[in-house]
Amino acid sequence: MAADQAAQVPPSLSAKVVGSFAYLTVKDRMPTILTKVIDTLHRNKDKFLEEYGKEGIEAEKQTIALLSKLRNEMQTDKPVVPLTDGLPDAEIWNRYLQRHRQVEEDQEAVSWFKSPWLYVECYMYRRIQEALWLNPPISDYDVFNEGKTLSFLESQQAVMALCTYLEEVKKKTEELSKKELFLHFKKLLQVSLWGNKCDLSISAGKDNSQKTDAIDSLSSLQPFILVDDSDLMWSTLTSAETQGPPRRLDIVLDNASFELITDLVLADFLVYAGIVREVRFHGKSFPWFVSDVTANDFHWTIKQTMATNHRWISKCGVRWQSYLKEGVWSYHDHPFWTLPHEFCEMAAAAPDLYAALQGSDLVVFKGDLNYRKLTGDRYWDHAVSFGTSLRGFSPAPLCALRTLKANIQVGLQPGRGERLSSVEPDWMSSSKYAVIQFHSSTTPWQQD
Ligand SMILES: O=P(O)(O)OC[C@H]1O[C@](O)(CO)[C@@H](O)[C@@H]1O
Ligand SMILES: [Mn+2]
Repeated sequence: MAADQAAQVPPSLSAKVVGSFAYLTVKDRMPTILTKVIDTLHRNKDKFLEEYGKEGIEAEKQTIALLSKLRNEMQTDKPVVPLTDGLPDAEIWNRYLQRHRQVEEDQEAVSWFKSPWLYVECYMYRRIQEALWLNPPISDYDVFNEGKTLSFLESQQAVMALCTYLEEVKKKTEELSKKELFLHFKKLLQVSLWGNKCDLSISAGKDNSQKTDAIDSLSSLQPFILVDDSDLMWSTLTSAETQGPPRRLDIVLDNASFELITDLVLADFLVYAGIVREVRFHGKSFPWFVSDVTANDFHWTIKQTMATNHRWISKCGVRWQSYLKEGVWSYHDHPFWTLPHEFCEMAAAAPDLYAALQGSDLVVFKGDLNYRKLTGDRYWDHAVSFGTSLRGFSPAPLCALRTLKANIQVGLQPGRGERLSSVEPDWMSSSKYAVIQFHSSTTPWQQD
């Protein structure tokens, strides 16, 4: 067995390490996000009054009270408590907490700063959902909608440039050689990769829209891609072996607004070039990590592009809508994506989802949170292979497209991580660096 296969499973990142990025997130950024949610509810008070009368005002007041209590629990490092809203997933969350309590002898350790960072950060967003759910009629209000909408509208220049590029490529797709197709694939893949910088949770809600032309900036960003397995992705998508039933690509989405557009453009290119026949998009079933895609965001974004008066954007939007109608594209939001589980637990916790992903020819995971769940958000040595860190999670060939926003990175050449730390201590959390990291347990060239 290779050395790293024998690697013990390291501990989870947590805020108990004072000064760590997890610590700064739980201490500063998460309370800031909560405060912004409370402010958003305050600012929309009149809307609630108009729409629901005094019931709406009462609901807004009660929700704010619950969120203020949540913020206080977090800031005073109280124990994590069970959910009380009786939603279908509440039982799963409470069983997860029970298991966490059993593992930790000392009940003090089941607190915000001492529990695994991945768990408490996911738990915070589920508690925001609980606060709303317990207060109809504002239960399905998306407290992050304003930020996602603004970010989309601020990125319109970049959307124009990207849709124009896509149309130009489409005009000449027929006569492009396989090599030229691969080069366009690499470009659009990197645009989708860097689109992940535009996430509102790292910026704690501050505007983080795409201001520059994404294609033009690719060459200057190239040196910051630490792992580039785009050739392995391309081989997986184009190799004769997968000539079976029509190729299916699954994209586990991350953020809405510009990042979502980059994912739709990449998917459109692959369908148009005849490389894949079906794309399944996976989003979140409720508002999550500030800017993650919900069904409402997904369909609003496509409707918005259709309605734009820019000819290439609206042409893309019309085509994307037709892909959805024809079933070439479909949107899914399994509850598992908004649970705290590491992905190595998916087969046990959500066997239906794991089985569904096994039908894919390639599953692309976008963003930092998905990477943290793929690798379990643990203190892996940087030279441990990506495959080892997946701990058996391998429903299909998969690829992570992630800009680094948390202190976890595997699959680097020995010494690379240490060298980066010596010159740039925040290289893992600045989102300046990125990876295109592939793993397949079946592909002979990719044995870990
Ligand atoms: O949208 P992304 O890329 O998943 O980023 C979300 C990440 O941002 C952070 O909030 C910043 O550390 C992480 O907690 C989280 O993993
Ligand atoms: Mn996100």
